[in-house]
Amino acid sequence: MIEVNQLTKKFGRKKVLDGVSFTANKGEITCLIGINGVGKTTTLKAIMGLTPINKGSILIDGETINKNTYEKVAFIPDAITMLPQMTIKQAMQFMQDFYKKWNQERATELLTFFKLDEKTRISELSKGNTAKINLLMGLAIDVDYILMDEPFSGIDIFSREQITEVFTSHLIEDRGVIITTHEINDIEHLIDKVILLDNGIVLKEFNTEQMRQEEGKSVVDVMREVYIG
Ligand SMILES: Nc1ncnc2c1ncn2[C@@H]1O[C@H](COP(=O)(O)OP(=O)(O)OP(=O)(O)O)[C@@H](O)[C@H]1O
Repeated sequence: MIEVNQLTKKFGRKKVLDGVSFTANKGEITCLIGINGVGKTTTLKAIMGLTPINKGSILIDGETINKNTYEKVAFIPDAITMLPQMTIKQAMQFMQDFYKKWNQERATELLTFFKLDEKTRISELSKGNTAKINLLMGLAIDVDYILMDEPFSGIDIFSREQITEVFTSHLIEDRGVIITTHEINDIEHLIDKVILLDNGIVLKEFNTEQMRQEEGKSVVDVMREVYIG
């Protein structure tokens, strides 16, 4: 389980996160929802230890983040980090050299699933295909937790459908996934848990199935209630 406790983060004088707490379980997809600039990316970066925090704690399977816990988590940013002149094959080779837990079999499976050619250069990829390669780079690392920043942002419906399919496949298996988004519609049915963020705090945390069964509300219903009132 990933536990975020009372996370506070300031950039200069600006407090972006003001005591954010939530948990994300293995085997579940947890979605951090909030409008642009609410602090979703900052929260993921804090979990990865990529940005220092001012207060609070982050535990991964009960352990404060350290060298060992980094081996358990992969971060898929919203933009590709591979060099544009690299081919997909070279990018995969780079990942293999860099990560002990790189799983080439899984990478090849994803490449076939997405119908992409390993000879293509990163610079030649469309926005949708860039998102798919980004996803591949993260999912092909054998880790227990995957953090994805806006995996569906700005891509066409068919690419979205393919990515959605990956979410429900054995490629995710029993891993714990945290995704951020500000547009929920297409992925609502995939999500187990929702964290609604605003003004640096968690407005509401709920289990989607429980909410549907007990209160008959969809994620969008709850968002409307919480954000609009
Ligand atoms: N390195 C930084 N220095 C200064 N301010 C920053 C830095 N990174 C983020 N911020 C500010 O912190 C706030 C939260 O940013 P963050 O990227 O976490 O938001 P977000 O919810 O992920 O937004 P988006 O949906 O646009 O990606 C924003 O106001 C942003 O301008």
